[in-house]
Amino acid sequence: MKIALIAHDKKKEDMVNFTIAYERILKHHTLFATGTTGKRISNETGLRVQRFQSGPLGGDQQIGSRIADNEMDLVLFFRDPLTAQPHEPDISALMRLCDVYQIPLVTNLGGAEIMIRALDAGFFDWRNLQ
Ligand SMILES: O=C(CO)COP(=O)(O)O
Repeated sequence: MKIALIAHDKKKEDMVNFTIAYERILKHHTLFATGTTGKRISNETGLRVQRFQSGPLGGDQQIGSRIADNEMDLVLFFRDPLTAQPHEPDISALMRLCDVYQIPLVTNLGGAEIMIRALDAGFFDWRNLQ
């Protein structure tokens, strides 16, 4: 599966810890990330991550483009709901495209915990029918 990993600044530590905890599962998938999130994951885990631009510089939009091309199967987005983001329109657009194309999206660690277990259990097989 092609998985996008995105975390706002105050959630990056959570993302790094999540990817360390589930490296065993994630290493079997193709990972993508926005710039700074991807750099942290690459530096702090053994995972290979394809990095897009940083979020404020268009990274969310690049991931949205992959979704529109049916080139992304899951988005794990650790959002910070307490800090205003300069690129909020890009974030909304990304989430909208997930809804347009029925791409599973979670926006917090709790959702990601469920999603990663579902991935490991084979619940994403339906994506191969797309
Ligand atoms: O801003 C982001 C998502 O909206 C994340 O971007 P970075 O991973 O580059 O910090």
